[in-house]
Amino acid sequence: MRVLTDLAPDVQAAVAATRQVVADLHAELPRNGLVVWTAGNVSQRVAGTDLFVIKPSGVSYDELTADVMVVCELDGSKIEDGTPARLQPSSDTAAHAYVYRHRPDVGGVVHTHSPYATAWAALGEPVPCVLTMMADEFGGPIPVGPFAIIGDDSIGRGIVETLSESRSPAVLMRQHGPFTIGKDARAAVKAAVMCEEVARTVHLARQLGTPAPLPQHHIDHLYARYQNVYGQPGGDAHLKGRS
Ligand SMILES: O=C(CO)[C@@H](O)[C@@H](O)COP(=O)(O)O
Repeated sequence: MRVLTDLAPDVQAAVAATRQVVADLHAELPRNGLVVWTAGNVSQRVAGTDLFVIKPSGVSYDELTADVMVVCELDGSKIEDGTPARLQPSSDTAAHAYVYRHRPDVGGVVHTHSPYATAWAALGEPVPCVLTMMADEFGGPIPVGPFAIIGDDSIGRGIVETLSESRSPAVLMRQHGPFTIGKDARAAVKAAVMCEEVARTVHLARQLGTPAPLPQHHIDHLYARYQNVYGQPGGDAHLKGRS
């Protein structure tokens, strides 16, 4: 088992920074109404290493500080990271690890049980692309992945295989809930927030009638604009610290 304090100083610094990012982003899950109790998790790859950071399983969000974030190998095993040996990583660690092993472009993974997205997952129905916000963020429908039992590679495999055929950063795992990916954990949290928002709005629309899917050429145009033009240069949503 690797020992964090034996790693190079720059790696230890990268781990420390990633722990802080992951700890801070967990607060966004209850703040955005995406979880109840402890039912959700965030992870981020430690850039330039074969490690990632994820929350400890079943710990209350108000106790998720940087020093209790668990550091894992890409096989999902915990390294000697300074946390108590008995502190277990998230029960979805295997799923996050599988994504990182098979999607080198992915730097962050999020899982929630947000109510509207999970309701669509319960039905096993993709969220149709009927809104410009869906074209912007998801580039089409939000797909449904297979039902998979927690704890081994099956959820991760379902995520990777489903998203291999979609531009969406979100997948609704059948009868379980949404998983999202991103270039980093913040992008994956954003995708989780937007996934819940459009799941709710499309549900509301379907109470009023049958919304029509957007034409593909509009979806493609909207997606390209949002992904490449929208917002500030560099894509950061925060103005503080900008020159
Ligand atoms: O979906 C499940 C359990 O079914 C888990 O993702 C959820 O309870 C969160 O578990 P963790 O606290 O991350 O171990």
